Amino acid sequence: MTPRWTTAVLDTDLPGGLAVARGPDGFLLDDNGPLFPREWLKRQDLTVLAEHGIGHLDGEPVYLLELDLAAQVEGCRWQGLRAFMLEGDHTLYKVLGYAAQIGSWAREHRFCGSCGRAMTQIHLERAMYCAPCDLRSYPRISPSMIVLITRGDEVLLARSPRFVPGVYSTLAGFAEPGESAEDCLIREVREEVQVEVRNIQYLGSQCWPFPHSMMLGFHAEYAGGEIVPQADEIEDAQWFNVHHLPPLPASRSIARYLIDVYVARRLGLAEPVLPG
Ligand SMILES: NC(=O)C1=CN([C@@H]2O[C@H](COP(=O)(O)OP(=O)(O)OC[C@H]3O[C@@H](n4cnc5c(N)ncnc54)[C@H](O)[C@@H]3O)[C@@H](O)[C@H]2O)C=CC1
Ligand SMILES: [Mg+2]
Ligand SMILES: [Zn+2]
Repeated sequence: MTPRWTTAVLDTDLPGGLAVARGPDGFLLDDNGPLFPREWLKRQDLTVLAEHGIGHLDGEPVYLLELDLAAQVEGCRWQGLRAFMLEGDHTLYKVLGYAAQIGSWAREHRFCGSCGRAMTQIHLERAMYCAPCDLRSYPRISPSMIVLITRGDEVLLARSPRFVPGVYSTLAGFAEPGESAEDCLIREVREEVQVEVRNIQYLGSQCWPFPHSMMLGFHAEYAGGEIVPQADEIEDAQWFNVHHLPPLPASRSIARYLIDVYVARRLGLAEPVLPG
């Protein structure tokens, strides 16, 4: 089956296609959603920082207008990416997640990080270029490990002070230079709860465009230690029985998938599918 959405670097000099507009408050939206005829969108009073051709949705070329300010457009409102993740068409969320990552990269790479001069878009390549430095800057992706630690019928879940009240999730953290995925996982678990793990198993990955994480999801068995939550980062961490779980993360997140897989295996239920 051909996928509905494929990314591509499209020529912004060509006319036509659809476009999304992204500003400080998220994406512009009307009753038909966040995709507008591109020529119409470009006639609105918007301050465009950068324009990028980002791919094809159902065969139609899609462009991104990255804006400096959230303008008022009649009949339209602004909506953050998280709201698109939580509900609505998953393919549309994938388009917007990609657009958000390209948008923040375009915004943050207008100037060369080495010499400070203005950079230019390379034709038909997703890179910004500084000729004097011969430096290319590509979109930033941050590898992050996420792990469900289990002990028989119990799973270790924690909450960050940033979470919705009551919600507990799996442990996660960004890879540092010099680490393997496993090194990072073991370090993050030690830092966040002072627990040791063994039998680390990779389950799958997911793009998490908040703002540019690539989540690598694992299962690990508890190997020792008492839970000591990391000050400031972890508000609370506990062992929960699979029959008595607290409120869990959004169903489209890999955190939720890792929990659902383990619960399904433990209870002999059908395994869930990881949303891409
Ligand atoms: N999709 C999912 O189900 C979930 C995704 N996540 C994501 O995983 C990522 C990591 O989780 P956290 O516990 O927040 O990370 P963490 O445990 O490494 O702590 C966050 C801290 O890391 C530092 N940091 C921020 N960006 C960084 C980067 N690019 N590289 C290295 N260090 C950085 C900052 O000091 C920040 O306060 C986040 O993007 C988070 O949104 C977390 C839980 C569930
Ligand atoms: Mg963390
Ligand atoms: Zn330069």
